[in-house]
Amino acid sequence: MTDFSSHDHQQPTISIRGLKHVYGSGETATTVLHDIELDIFPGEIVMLLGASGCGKTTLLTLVGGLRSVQTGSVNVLGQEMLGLSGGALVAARRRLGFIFQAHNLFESLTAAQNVCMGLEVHPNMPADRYQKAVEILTALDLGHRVNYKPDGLSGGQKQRVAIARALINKPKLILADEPTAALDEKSSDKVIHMLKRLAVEDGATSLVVTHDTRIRDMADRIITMEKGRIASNVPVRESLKLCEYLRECAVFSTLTPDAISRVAGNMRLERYPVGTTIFHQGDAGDKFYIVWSGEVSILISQGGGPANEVARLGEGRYFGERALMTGEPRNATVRANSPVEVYSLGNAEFQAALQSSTPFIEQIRRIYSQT
Ligand SMILES: Nc1ncnc2c1ncn2[C@@H]1O[C@H](COP(=O)(O)OP(=O)(O)OP(=O)(O)O)[C@@H](O)[C@H]1O
Repeated sequence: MTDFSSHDHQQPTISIRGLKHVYGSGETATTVLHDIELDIFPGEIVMLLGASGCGKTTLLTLVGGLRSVQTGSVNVLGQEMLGLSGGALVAARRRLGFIFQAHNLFESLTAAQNVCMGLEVHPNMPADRYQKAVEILTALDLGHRVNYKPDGLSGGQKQRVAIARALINKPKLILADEPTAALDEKSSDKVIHMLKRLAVEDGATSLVVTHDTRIRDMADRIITMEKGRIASNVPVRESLKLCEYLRECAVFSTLTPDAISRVAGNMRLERYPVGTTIFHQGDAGDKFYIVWSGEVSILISQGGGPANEVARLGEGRYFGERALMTGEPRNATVRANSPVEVYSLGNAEFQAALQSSTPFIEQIRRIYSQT
């Protein structure tokens, strides 16, 4: 799994080890989360992606104490969630801000009173809490609706009231499930801006399930889940650099920016100590690689003779595509010339990425087959 962030000295906001979750029992038991390992740090805005049913909501609800942890450790803001139940789970939840799609607003209360409910749970309730509620509602363009009850509000307005309620306490951890789905562009921007401000000013962490590309643009990290597992976990800055490298690869040069970023999301970081072999000449091709740091040597042996170094590849250079393009065995050995970090892409994902630029790829495939 990819994670080489610079937070080594920090206590994570969320730290998950060996998390597994099963729905049902006996013959109907289905494991929906497998061996999740994850650290998320203060001030990070993390985007959680994945196909429907891959386990995103289950993960979010376990972190949020909305369901009990069965196996593994889930530490949230220093509190172990495994073994908590009843009142202890409720207390753990109170420290968090939830933005889920079912708004759960109180129908008999006004927008401002609903937002105040977010503050009510705190012992040191500020005397000016109503004023605070009005302020945050105004910041979300609902200043003219503070005295409306939910049935007088549109879906997007209710969503913003729920967001105001979740954020008014300035929680250190915000869990959000498609927070901008019901919102127009302007409201979405305000919500995104609010999450960013909480991150920068208060070190608040946001874990957000969303497909909104505007959230992606300001996320610090993108985690992709697949069938109950974390398939990739890429810091965005690294992801952008990886996209730049990918664009430089002939085989990917005609992909759209979206397709390139999907490829980047499917790549995994691998580390090799100096002197280790990444693959041998004659091996079947299973992965494509980009050098992230360090340097590799390309060695070719002619007719079973000693291997000669034919090239050295440093940061941003790629290798391993030929065997995937032609289906032939590796035509060279690749060895780490220094401690090396490479990003690798599995053959299935490599072939899937090529599908989107077929005519050009056929041309390249022919060239590779002829050389
Ligand atoms: N309460 C439940 N009982 C049994 N199975 C459940 C329950 N909740 C979810 N599941 C199943 O667990 C799997 C993961 O569901 P989950 O809601 O976590 O996925 P998701 O990635 O959030 O999906 P979506 O994007 O559609 O919301 C799915 O196969 C789902 O059908």
